Parts: sequence; C-alpha cells; structure tokens
Amino acid sequence: MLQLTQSPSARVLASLEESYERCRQITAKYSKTFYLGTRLMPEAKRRAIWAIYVWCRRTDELIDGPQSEFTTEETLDDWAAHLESLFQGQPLDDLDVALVDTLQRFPLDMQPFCDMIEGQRMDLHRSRYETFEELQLYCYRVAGTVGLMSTVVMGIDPAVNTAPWMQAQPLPNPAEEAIALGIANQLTNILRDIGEDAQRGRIYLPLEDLERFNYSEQDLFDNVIDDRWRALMQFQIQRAHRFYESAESGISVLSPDARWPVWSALILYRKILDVIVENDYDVFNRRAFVPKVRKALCLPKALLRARVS
Ligand SMILES: CC(C)=CCC/C(C)=C/CC/C(C)=C/CC/C(C)=C/COP(=O)(O)OP(=O)(O)O
Repeated sequence: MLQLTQSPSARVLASLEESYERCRQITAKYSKTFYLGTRLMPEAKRRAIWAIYVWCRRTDELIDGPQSEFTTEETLDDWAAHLESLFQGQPLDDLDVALVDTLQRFPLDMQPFCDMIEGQRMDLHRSRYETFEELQLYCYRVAGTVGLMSTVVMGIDPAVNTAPWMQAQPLPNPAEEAIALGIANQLTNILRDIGEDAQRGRIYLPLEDLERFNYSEQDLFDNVIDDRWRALMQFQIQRAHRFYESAESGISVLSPDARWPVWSALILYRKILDVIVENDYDVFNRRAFVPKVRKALCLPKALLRARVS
C-alpha cells in the first residue's frame, strides 16, 4: 500500500471553517472591545475582520509575545516573505487559511500589512520617541494600518453622494478618518499601558512633551503623580480626543451595516480616556478599563449615532 508520509510543509491545513473559528476565538480572547464591535457586523465582514485581527496580533506578538526575545530583523523579513505568500494565495499554517480566503473576497492592498511590519521594526530598535511626529508615524504603522484594512472589508456606502441627476462619482475614500481612528485607539492604548511599558523600559510619550511639562523620565519610572503629571496627561488625552473627533465624519460614508460596530468601538475605546481621568491619571497602579455594564450602555448610544450621522 502506498505510504502517505507528509513533510511538514505539505501537512494538511485546517479547513476554512476551523481556521475562521480559531480566528474568532483569538479575537474574543485578546480584544474584548473590538470583538464586541465585530459581533454587530454581518457574518462575512466579521469573519474577515477576525482573520485580519489575528494576522495583526501575530505580527504584534513577534515584538511583544513570549518568543519576542528571539525576534530579530531577520524574523521580520521572514514574516514579510510569509505575507507575500499569503497574497499569492498560499497559506502556510492553519491561521493563514482564513486570511487567504479573506484576501480573495475583499480587495485588500498589501501595503498596510507591510507598513505594520515596519511598525514592529520600529519597536525592535527604539524605546523612545523624541517628537509627536515620530510617534504618529509609529501609531499609523501599528494601528492606522488596521483602520485602512478594516475599511476595505466594511465597504463604502454606494448611496453616498449620489442622486439621479448627478454624474457617476467615484466613491469617497475615508482613508484619513480610518487612519485617525487607528491612531486615536493607539494613543489611548499607550496612555492606558504607560505603567506596564515603563516596567519594560519603554516610554511612548514623546520626550518633547515630558520636557514641556518639566516631568523627567526618572519621574515616570518612579511613578510620580503630581500636577506636572496631571497636566501632561491632560495634554495627551486632549490630543487623543482630537483624533477621535477627526475620525467621526468618516463613519457616515461607510456601508450602513458597518456604522454601528464602528461607532461602538469608537465610543467604547474612547471611554478608556474617561476612566483614566476618573482614576486621577494613575496609570501606574490601576489599569483603566470600561466595566461590562457601562459597555452595554454605550451600544444604544452608538446605534443612535449610526442612524443619525
Ligand atoms: C472611521 C472609519 C472611516 C473607519 C473605521 C476604521 C477602523 C475600524 C479603525 C480602527 C482600527 C483599529 C481597531 C486599530 C487597532 C488599535 C489598537 C490600539 C488595538 C489594541 O488592541 P488590543 O491591545 O488587542 O486590544 P485591547 O485594548 O482590547 O486589549
């Protein structure tokens, strides 16, 4: 009888269903807020978002995960080559199966995926950002890119800007708003995780801002909470709010079935900023999170915004 031995590369991969299910589980486990948002989307779109989330998570894990001490430039080069293979329709492992399917269903561009790998490369080399401009580039790469990817899946409302007497117009592209929401989320994430990052010797707050408020790196490592810190944090929080605000107008051009999920994710994630204020800016000893009941109360508010704007 013919012996069917499999080399590792020829091993049978997970079925499409299994792969999407694993992506769902991973998204649910790691990102409660965004998972909740996807639950409000139609099936085909939410599955695609899970597949993308998992790829982003795996990219992030190369720098932040348990194996990260072994990550080098070469690891990231290999991951970029792995990405090429996915865009050529060739899954290499079980989790890839869902993403390859998603890439076939939605016209996703490879550039934001490559940009995200470059964002991880920044994390590999640096633990400080001098200016906000530098930090903004990092935020675009690791989170603004997710906004661009998600927009393609969620789609644009074909009814936007059209009327029978108008010439056919190209669909609007809310790329800037999508990037702004990703950056707003990342800035929020940075503020929430300041304590945790400091323990790893990392500071994502721009050093020019620390200087402006006369607050030193040592103060940060000593977890000093005083008026200088509060003023510095208020400044950062206002900046994040401005990014949320500039994202808002983009939501109304998204496909109607995506507006409620995006408004929900925006409102829920923005709430973390309010919790930081309620915690008197103590991001060193307390993790700012939005309790489940408060989250649930945001959903009708998000639905209303989705309907009226
Ligand atoms: C506004 C328009 C036009 C489109 C919306 C485009 C979208 C969905 C933008 C959001 C992009 C996004 C989800 C970026 C990820 C940012 C981020 C900081 C994620 C943090 O994720 P985790 O750390 O896994 O989650 P938790 O914070 O829940 O632990």
